[in-house]
Amino acid sequence: MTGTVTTPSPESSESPEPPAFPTDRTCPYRLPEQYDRLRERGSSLHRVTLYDGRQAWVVTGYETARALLADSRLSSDRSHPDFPATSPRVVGLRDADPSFIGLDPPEHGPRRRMAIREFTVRRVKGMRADVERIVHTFLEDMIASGQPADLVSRFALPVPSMVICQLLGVPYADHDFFQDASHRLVRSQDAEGARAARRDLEDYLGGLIDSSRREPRQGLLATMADEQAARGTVGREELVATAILLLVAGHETTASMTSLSVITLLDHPEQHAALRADPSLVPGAVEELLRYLSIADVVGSRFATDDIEIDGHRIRAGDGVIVTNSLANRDGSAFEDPDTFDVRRDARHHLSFGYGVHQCLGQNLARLELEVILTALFDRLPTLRLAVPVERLKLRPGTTIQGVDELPVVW
Ligand code: HEM
Repeated sequence: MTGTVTTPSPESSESPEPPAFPTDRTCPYRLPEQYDRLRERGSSLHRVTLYDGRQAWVVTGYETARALLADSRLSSDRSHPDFPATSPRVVGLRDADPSFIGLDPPEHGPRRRMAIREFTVRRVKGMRADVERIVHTFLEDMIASGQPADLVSRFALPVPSMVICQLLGVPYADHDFFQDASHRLVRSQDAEGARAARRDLEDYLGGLIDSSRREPRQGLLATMADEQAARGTVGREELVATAILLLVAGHETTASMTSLSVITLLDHPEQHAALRADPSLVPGAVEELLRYLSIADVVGSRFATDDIEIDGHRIRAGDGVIVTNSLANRDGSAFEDPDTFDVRRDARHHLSFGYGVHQCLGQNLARLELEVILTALFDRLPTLRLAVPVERLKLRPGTTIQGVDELPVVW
């Protein structure tokens, strides 16, 4: 050992062994303890260790998260070996034809624009009556099925499934098949399971797209297939990849938000009462629930294509960067008293739908669905409560969209 002394970088003065990331929640709405420890370190970027032993950066500061999500030196290309894998599932899907969530500009924009027209504020507003009808139908079916009922399978999952089916032109009658395949795709803990689920969805949606060329169909898939036939700009594989993204993102996320929102409101009776007393609070409460629950907290993964200097740190080309919105959404400089759930706060600037070019395409639809769902559920079932203590609920692993697979309720 020579006498040279190196000045420790902010990271090396932390723990010598970067902590594991992501980790599982033990409460549906509280962050894992390990995340709290990262927050306590006071920096906006931290080194963590992924499941495969590789290290990556995790972003905990709100402004840093926004800056990085808008930085073109970070890539979303999931097929690249530098893309940080938060689980074997991500590796399993590396060779799959990418949907536009995994493309960078300039390829990303044209593919996103193929789908965007169905998700504008105006188009989504026009869907309100349909969404209300679907919500009330499944709510009455759940009530008729008797109690206790599983809120997930009876209500939280079927509602967004049927909505996205109508929008895409996918037959809802096939819901057993595609809900199962989607579950496997987003939750598989192994690479082969994820690949098999992906193949099943490719066969199914590819078949629907091909048949829409023979027999005219309603919905976005048929429109995209027609345009593809007319202009020939997009290949069949790209169309199928887009269809998978929309179908899976369209129902898994809203279903999770529904179940976790119900748990959170029932566990905060004074907030629940405020909402019931004043329905005009519902849109704001949806934003606060999105912030507080941050269900899609590992989807903002990227890798650096160039060196980036930020907040006194150097992210080197090839480094993985995980912009986890759960931590950015609990940054006290952006949200006062961030660990308090408050339906009256203005939480609209949360990052739960991401930020930058990949900001969630379905956010207007998700907001509408959640507003209608929460209003109808608590109006129709004012005495709704969990049939088991919160601690007994089995939470999904931290590597997937946060949620529960079952939620027994009574009323
Ligand atoms: C509460 C529900 C939802 C949450 C929390 C959520 C969250 C997110 C987040 C964080 C991203 C950004 C990913 C990134 O930066 O790489 C995203 C992208 C996306 N979401 Fe959502 N989402 C929700 C509902 C939906 C719905 C209902 C759809 C409808 C199809 C949808 C479709 C998409 C698509 C297509 C993208 C990719 C956008 C792009 O790459 O340009 N999402 N979502």
